[in-house]
Amino acid sequence: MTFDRRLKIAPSILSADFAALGAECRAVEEQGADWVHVDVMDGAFVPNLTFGAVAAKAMRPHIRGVMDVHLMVARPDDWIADFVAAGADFITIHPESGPHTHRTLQSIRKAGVKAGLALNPGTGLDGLEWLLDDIDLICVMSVNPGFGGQSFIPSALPKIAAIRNLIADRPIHIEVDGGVVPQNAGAIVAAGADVLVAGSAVFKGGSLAAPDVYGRNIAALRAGAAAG
Ligand SMILES: O=C(CO)[C@H](O)[C@H](O)COP(=O)(O)O
Ligand SMILES: [Fe+2]
Repeated sequence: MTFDRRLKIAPSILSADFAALGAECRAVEEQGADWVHVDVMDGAFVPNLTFGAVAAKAMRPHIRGVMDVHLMVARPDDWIADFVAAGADFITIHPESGPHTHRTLQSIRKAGVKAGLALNPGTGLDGLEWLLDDIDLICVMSVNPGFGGQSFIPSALPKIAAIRNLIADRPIHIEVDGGVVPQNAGAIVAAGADVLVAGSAVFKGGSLAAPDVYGRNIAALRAGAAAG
């Protein structure tokens, strides 16, 4: 498969109606989402709890395209097999969450799934060059992980640019996660990102009864990205 460098909008299911996750996945895809971003929080690595692989597996048949799993859990090695079996296309881990980042990334890829590395706002790029052959995606966290609806941390912008410079034309996605809104989408894409995760900015004002609002919100993010 050729590497897709075009802009992708990935709604974060964290801001969806948790009583209707399958329908919410279908709704955002029908309204123009490229990927669906699935935030897994364990109440230990981050101070919030969402769901595990059982719920992700239940969502899978409702996602036609890419299921992008963001693992905010302690000891991700314990859970990778379950999320592979759940049908994840990408599994992204945090380097602080386990002792052997390189091995964990390799085990994701060995299972036939694309491997991502998420960098918290306070995490630098030290050692990243030694992982480039083993990753398909770098997720620049532009909020501290754990909650939706937080404000974008501006230091993410020079970090995205530094990562873009480091990876050059390697087939690695740069995803940005947290506080993405139409007003900052242009600067984020100009800095070098190609995947915009957005929870509040996509689900705001909409519902399963009014899914066209999701479509308008996604279109506003694309327009903001193009204007940058
Ligand atoms: O990983 C996350 C938080 O840890 C979410 O993906 C992120 O916060 C998206 O939500 P919002 O767009 O509302 O900031
Ligand atoms: Fe996320």
